[in-house]
Amino acid sequence: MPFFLSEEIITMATGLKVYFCGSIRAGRGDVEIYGRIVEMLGKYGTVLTPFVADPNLTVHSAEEGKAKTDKEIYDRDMSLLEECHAIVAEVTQPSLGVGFELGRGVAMNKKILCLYRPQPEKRLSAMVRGAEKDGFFTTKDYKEEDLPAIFDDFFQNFLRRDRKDSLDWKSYEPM
Ligand SMILES: O=c1[nH]c(=O)n([C@H]2C[C@H](O)[C@@H](COP(=O)(O)O)O2)cc1CO
Repeated sequence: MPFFLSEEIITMATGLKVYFCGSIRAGRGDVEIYGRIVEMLGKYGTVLTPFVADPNLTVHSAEEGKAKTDKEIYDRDMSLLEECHAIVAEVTQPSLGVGFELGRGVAMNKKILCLYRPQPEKRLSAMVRGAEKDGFFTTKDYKEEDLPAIFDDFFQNFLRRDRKDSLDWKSYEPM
């Protein structure tokens, strides 16, 4: 992917809202990679859920930011899910919450990218891999060094599909 393409996306797609999903109560072993993913996603738009990558948020945290109860967490996240234009989920650490968010995202017709680091002891659910749907739901097996190209590809297609009439990203406005 040419370098200028990434730069173009960075400067033009600032209205894009991305919902990032990652395991919280199901285990925080991947929190550092969540942090690097959220940082990378910041190039393409606003990440609505940066708290998912907060290393201070643990499996046992009693509170999560301003949300003090499970009901508050759920209501806030469902509203952010409605608000987002795209969902990016790191699915290597299996999580009920992430699976739930993905299901709700599919029902809302959101465009979804799942990221999975293949490992025999954490085999990806068929309900994620099997949900593949052209232009709406895709799962990528990845190594960390692959992420910039995966994101460029995902967000480039995203923009093109929303603006079938124009490839001029300067005029891009998320719907
Ligand atoms: O405190 C929380 N805050 C929060 O936003 N979530 C959402 C965002 C994550 O993508 C997902 C993680 O679910 P789980 O905790 O079941 O692993 O659920 C989940 C929790 C805890 O379940």
